[in-house]
Amino acid sequence: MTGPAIAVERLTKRYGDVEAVRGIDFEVADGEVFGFLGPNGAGKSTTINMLCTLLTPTSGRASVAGHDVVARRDRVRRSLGLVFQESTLDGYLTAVQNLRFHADLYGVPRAAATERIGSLLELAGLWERRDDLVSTFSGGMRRRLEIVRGLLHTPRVLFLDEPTIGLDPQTRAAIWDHVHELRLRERITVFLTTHYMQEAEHCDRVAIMDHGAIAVIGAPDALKSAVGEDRLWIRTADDGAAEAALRERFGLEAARQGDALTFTVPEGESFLPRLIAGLGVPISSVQFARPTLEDVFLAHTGTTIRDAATPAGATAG
Ligand SMILES: Nc1ncnc2c1ncn2[C@@H]1O[C@H](COP(=O)(O)OP(=O)(O)OP(=O)(O)O)[C@@H](O)[C@H]1O
Repeated sequence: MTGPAIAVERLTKRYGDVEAVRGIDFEVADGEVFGFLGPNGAGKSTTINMLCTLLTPTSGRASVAGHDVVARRDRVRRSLGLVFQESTLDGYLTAVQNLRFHADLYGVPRAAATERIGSLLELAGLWERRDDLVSTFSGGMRRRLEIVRGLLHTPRVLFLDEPTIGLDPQTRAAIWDHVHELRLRERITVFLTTHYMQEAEHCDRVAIMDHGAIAVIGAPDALKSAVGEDRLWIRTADDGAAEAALRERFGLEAARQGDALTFTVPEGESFLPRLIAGLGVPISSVQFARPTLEDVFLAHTGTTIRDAATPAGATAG
């Protein structure tokens, strides 16, 4: 495919007086893993629903795999795979039966479906369990099966809505291994929403949406660097001398925090060897912290994603 996997231009959605999506623009490159983050009510679901042709935009344009989401709705639907938060697998059917049902729904020819079901089940590590009822599967197995099902009709773009919500950290890691493997094997573009910042770290780029607009978009590392410098804490044999040396030799103003000196630098990793070689005061320990995506989220939305994920009366899943 040439051109972006997803292209969005001045896309707007209004519900009566509420402008849920306010003329947003962004592109997702072919083969990219793209994360969509934002507080509750930011407009994420509305945007995704427009991209998946489940909602009609009020104005603006969007295309998926080169097809306009309004004018070429059928082409768009065939180009995308959807995995929603709520499981839509049938527990009374086996893994293969669930997949077969989906393949029929999408008109995948029988022979091709059989082959694809086999290779995808293998890829998901579920081949041995193919003839077991889905009701006997763990949460992680079900989620892997759902992702596999979303890929059966060979879509170009896979939409994952909170792909690992409610799963334990180990299972989350397994799902991510699976997504990375898929991306290599299927060369698919992945568009996902998440409330887990660790999960956003797996993305090539993330967009943070707030109040119906894209607050910021970029690679996780670039976003983190833009938010602030790396912070170091050092413990030394002589804090007074170290403070003076930091000022004179490196032009840094350090502050005392507990029994440590702390200061910030643009690139902690490359600064550290220079510091150790040039401070002239023995250093007994060093700690180092880089801004996190959590800091990025806070800087752009004024809220932490934990707060955003759990409004009053809701549970975090
Ligand atoms: N069918 C609707 N009718 C009226 N307003 C709606 C409708 N759907 C969403 N909204 C409003 O549009 C805004 C964006 O909602 P949306 O569900 O897209 O946000 P979100 O970022 O997906 O939030 P969440 O993380 O809670 O799913 C909110 O103010 C919401 O109340």
